[in-house]
Amino acid sequence: MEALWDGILGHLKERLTRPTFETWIKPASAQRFEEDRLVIRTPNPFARSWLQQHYAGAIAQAGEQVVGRPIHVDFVVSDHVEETPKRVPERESAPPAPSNNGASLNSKYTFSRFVVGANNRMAHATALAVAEMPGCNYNPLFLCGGVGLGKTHLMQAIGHYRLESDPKTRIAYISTERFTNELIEAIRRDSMQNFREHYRRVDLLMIDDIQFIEGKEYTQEEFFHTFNALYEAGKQIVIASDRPPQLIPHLQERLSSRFSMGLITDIQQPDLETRMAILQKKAEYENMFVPQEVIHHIASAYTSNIRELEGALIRAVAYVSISGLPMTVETISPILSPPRTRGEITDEAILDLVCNEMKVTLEDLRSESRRRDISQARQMCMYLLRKYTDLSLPKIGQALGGKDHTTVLYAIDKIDQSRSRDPEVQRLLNGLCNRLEADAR
Ligand SMILES: Nc1ncnc2c1ncn2[C@@H]1O[C@H](COP(=O)(O)OP(=O)(O)OP(=O)(O)O)[C@@H](O)[C@H]1O
Repeated sequence: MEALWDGILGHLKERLTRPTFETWIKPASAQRFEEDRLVIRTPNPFARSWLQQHYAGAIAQAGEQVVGRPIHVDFVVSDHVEETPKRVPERESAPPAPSNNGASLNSKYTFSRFVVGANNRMAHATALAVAEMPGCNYNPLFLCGGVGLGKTHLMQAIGHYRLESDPKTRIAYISTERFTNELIEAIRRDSMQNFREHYRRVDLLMIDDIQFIEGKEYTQEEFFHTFNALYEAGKQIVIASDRPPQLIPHLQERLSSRFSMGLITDIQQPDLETRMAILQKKAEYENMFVPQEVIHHIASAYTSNIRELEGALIRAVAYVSISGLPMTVETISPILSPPRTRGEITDEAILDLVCNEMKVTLEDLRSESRRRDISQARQMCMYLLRKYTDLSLPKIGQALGGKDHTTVLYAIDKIDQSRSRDPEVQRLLNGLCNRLEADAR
């Protein structure tokens, strides 16, 4: 193992700058190497988080060059008992490192580490209900929400809960991309039977990022049969997506309707209080001391993606630990990257999206037609134009075929009211907003 570590150091020395090497890599050491998994000892929780976030890939690559096959790396803090990621029984041969690859659950993604706020209360409650009574009320459970808002965390929390209640539970957690790749591999190796048995034998199937199934006809076909087999056997299915089923383009109707059969619940952007609570919890778990005003400062700067929010905290802690400066708002401000400037969401983008998703044409929108689907799409456009552009009410009216500004006001009000009454409208609206924001990134 020493030779392996020396080899890795040699490679890293060449690839990294000297300060990086001296600050982060040199104080670390190899603890053990088993089954292609290298456990690296780090001097403190900051160093562990930093290495994990920034250099795990480089270390794994260097390791691969030394041993000649892929390796996985994990980090532990010197005096701490190693956190062993739980393996999902189905996939013993897969890599054990926490990852979204279908192999194992990230040991941090538990209910106890999930902060409940107004943005995710419903999603949390239904996930918990599913974890307590799988296959009963909400099947499938379809979690949707924007990037980095906790879908994977919540989904995996269900898996942990089930494994704790019954360690024999057979669980598959897999990304859609991985499902597709395994399917292709099974076809190539003529082992479709194994592939099917593998997924149709589980008690709990959790599939992440289902939006990537868009347009993949064969994956959709296969997933349809897997879904049916599990559903009919009363097994629980949990699906995560960045948008609701009806907004996934080129999704077969029969899949879309199955995804909507149970419960669709969404996670929205967290408010300031929730963001602060998330940072607080993270700091506690990682044994970091962070003053309240710093927590407030970071939570105010990162509003839309919890992954970025957590990244900022880790960076701040790492920065003060290297520089020896005190942890204050002034010290850390320069190292917080300015929140990414959004690409503009244009009026054309809004009209295009609404036309595509709500199956109407631009002429329909600009017409005087009062057909229900057309007038709902038109109202939705008015609402989104108001939300995302600087257009005045009369200008919005003009963009939609010369409507009066009072019509625009009425439309905005109408959507506001129906979104609070009708979950379908709320979901449609969230899906459209997520899509616009994702495209503008
Ligand atoms: N409510 C929460 N409490 C604590 N941590 C959270 C919460 N929501 C999200 N996180 C953390 O934010 C990070 C991103 O969450 P996660 O990966 O689950 O997002 P996602 O919605 O699946 O993102 P993507 O769309 O990129 O797949 C994770 O580290 C997760 O633990």
